Amino acid sequence: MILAHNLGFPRIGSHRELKWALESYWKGRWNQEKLTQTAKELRALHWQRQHEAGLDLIPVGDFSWYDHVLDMSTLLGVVPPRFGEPQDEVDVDTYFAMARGQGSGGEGGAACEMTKWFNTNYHYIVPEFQPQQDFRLASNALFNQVAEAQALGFSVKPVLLGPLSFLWLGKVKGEAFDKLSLLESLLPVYGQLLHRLQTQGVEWVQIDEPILVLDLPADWKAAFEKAYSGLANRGLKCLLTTYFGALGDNTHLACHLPVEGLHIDLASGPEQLTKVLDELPPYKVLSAGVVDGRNIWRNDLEASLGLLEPLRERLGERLWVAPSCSLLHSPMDLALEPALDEELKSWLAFAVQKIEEVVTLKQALVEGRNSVAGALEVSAAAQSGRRQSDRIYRPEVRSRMAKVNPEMARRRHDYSIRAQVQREQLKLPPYPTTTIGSFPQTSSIRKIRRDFKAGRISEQEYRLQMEAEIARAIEAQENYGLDVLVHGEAERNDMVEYFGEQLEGFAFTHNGWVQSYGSRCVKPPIIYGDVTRRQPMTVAWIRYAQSLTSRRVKGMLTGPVTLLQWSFVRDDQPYSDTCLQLALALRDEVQDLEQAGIKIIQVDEPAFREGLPLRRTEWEHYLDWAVRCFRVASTGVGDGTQIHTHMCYSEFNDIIHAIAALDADVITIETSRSGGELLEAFAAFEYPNEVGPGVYDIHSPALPNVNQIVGLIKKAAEYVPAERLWINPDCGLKTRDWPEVEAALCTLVAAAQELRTDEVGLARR
Ligand SMILES: CN1c2c(nc(N)[nH]c2=O)NC[C@@H]1CNc1ccc(C(=O)N[C@@H](CCC(=O)N[C@@H](CCC(=O)N[C@@H](CCC(=O)O)C(=O)O)C(=O)O)C(=O)O)cc1
Ligand SMILES: N[C@@H](CCS)C(=O)O
Ligand SMILES: [Zn+2]
Repeated sequence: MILAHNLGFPRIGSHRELKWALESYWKGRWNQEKLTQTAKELRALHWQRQHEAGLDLIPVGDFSWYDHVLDMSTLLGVVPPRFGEPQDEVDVDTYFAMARGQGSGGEGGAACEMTKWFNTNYHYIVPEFQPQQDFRLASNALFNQVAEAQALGFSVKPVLLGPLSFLWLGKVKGEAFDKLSLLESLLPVYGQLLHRLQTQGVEWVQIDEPILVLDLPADWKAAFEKAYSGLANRGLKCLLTTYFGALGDNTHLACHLPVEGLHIDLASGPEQLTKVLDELPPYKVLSAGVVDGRNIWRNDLEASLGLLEPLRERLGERLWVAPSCSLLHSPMDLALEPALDEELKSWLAFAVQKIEEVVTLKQALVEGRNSVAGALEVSAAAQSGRRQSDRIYRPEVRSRMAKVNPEMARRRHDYSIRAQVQREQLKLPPYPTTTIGSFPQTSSIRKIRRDFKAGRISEQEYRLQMEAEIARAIEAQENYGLDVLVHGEAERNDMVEYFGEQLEGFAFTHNGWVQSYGSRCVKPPIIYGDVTRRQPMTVAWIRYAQSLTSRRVKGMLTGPVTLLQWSFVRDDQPYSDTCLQLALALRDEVQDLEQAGIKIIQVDEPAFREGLPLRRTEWEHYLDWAVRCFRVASTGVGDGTQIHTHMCYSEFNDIIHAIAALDADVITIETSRSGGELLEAFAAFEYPNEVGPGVYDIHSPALPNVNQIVGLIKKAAEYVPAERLWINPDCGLKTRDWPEVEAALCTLVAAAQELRTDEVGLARR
């Protein structure tokens, strides 16, 4: 039978119930029982919704307290020794300690590293492997959830991260060794895991191996054959799932592994279909991921059927229909957006609607197109409505794009000349200190915003209250002794959504939450049409902040690549065109800030690395347009205006040349977790401009001390000349509270003062 199934459902809840439950538990307001009960209810609700929509197989194991890689680590007993003696079953507090650090932090319970899940804005806790890593089944969570779903009468398909992707995503700690050598001892535990699921009556298990869409070294490719031969014939069937790209040179490998089914992502890698069909053995199921799980556009059912019907002829019942990847990356339900206009809504599908699309497609395949004639008609009308809508194209934007010339992507003079002018004008001390932009987003700030949006306070009252927050941030920074101040971003709900709300061509949702990490969510805005700026977006706030102090206040913008990457982006033109439109809007903002007397402007690009294609052959094209867009946004200013950029959450070593090509005068960058590694890359490349290596990890409650910071900067000075070094935290401070911020920033300033007494420091500027 042709089946409709799903790879994973959003776990956070349509009203972020899981977020509120987790945060209540962490604050000690809820006990574990209440937390567990909420999770259980959410799971049941999500299974029920998918079942009622008509899915044949419901994913189980896609629920997680924090992220699914951390779940896998605890399931397999991969708990770093600093979290205490091994437990038979890893308890929930140890699990949270790995994610968030233990108590007051410090080396003892430092949180595990967190990083991006492939090229998404979802993060996972990095597994840490010790030299003689012991693997064992150390959690019953998955088995319990399978039993829970079965007891409710659902046909379940447990979801696991596969052994090779798990190892690939982990990091070796302590003495260096090849983590692939761990496969030998890991496989038997996967064997036990499959056995347990089989004894629970599971027929199909979904094993995610997304690394099959990456450029893999030969030994990793070879390891796939070994691993899956070792896991074959366990009395249940395995669906090997790949997503976020095409299998490319791994097609033969993936098609011939001894598993019963293969899932491919036909939204991000449609070109792979022909080759997969050629290679797929005649006994295997092909799960066609035709409904895009990463974007919010309504599926073109006609086009999908055009692709699926020939597959049905060829594969018969071996064809399954699914979203391209887990729906974790989609907002939950379009029905929760009454404020979105009907025309726009008719173009969209969130997770609940995507499930319906999958089921409709399956029904059309099984019972014929006539059985879903109504749905096909609505889908076709939406497609043509969108194509013909007069909300999409703006002639003035098009003509401006056509006029972009190379001068618009170049500063007037090289950094060496600009640096002299800036030195004379800005008169900053050696090792200038600054922060990345945001100060604590307290619950009172969020309440003020909520009151304003609900019409309970006027715009004037809102502005006054936000100005009071800005004044508080400025006063605090002066007291700490920082050199370059920020306004603190109190008025921003989010660094992307805030700009989306003010730009034409964007729409935003009220409930379109998507998990970013742990309990933290974002509401990516939707770019549906040509982007243009109505009016200045940040100038009044920054000007106000500057009016309060004689020190320099840094203007703060989110860069074009990050606005693009953290939004849902229109799919009717290349991403590079949309990015250029964003860049032009930001160029106007940068120039307006300069006009308003702001001499330092930061254009944040934390998603610059995230946008990098997963395959190396596509890097150059991406980096070309991404760098150009950043430069279009940031270079329309005089030599004396200092442009900063900021990046975090990423590995930058392999794109250092592109980072240099951005030609920002200063880059502040996350380095505190990777130590000197990144700076080595800056040194090897002879990075020409100024660098602010993040001196402490803002995600951890652990406070830095002066010696640590001084040590870090002295080490940095071995790689980057001291006269080009800045001192700053790793990232923005919005998730921290004020006492932590005060303690950390006073320490940071004390470290700068100590460094300035050094000979090297004194020789500077
Ligand atoms: C730098 N990061 C960001 C990423 N992506 C973005 N789009 N933005 C980013 O900043 N990706 C990488 C990282 C991820 N890091 C974070 C860090 C923190 C958050 C976060 O705190 N998210 C908030 C939601 C933020 C927001 O939009 N707030 C709104 C709405 C506030 C709200 O929830 N109101 C509630 C009441 C709450 C209350 O306290 O009273 C309500 O209305 O019901 C706002 O401030 O107006 C989160 O809570 O998860 C995300 C990513
Ligand atoms: N300016 C932003 C950057 C986060 S990556 C902030 O400080 O929160
Ligand atoms: Zn950051």
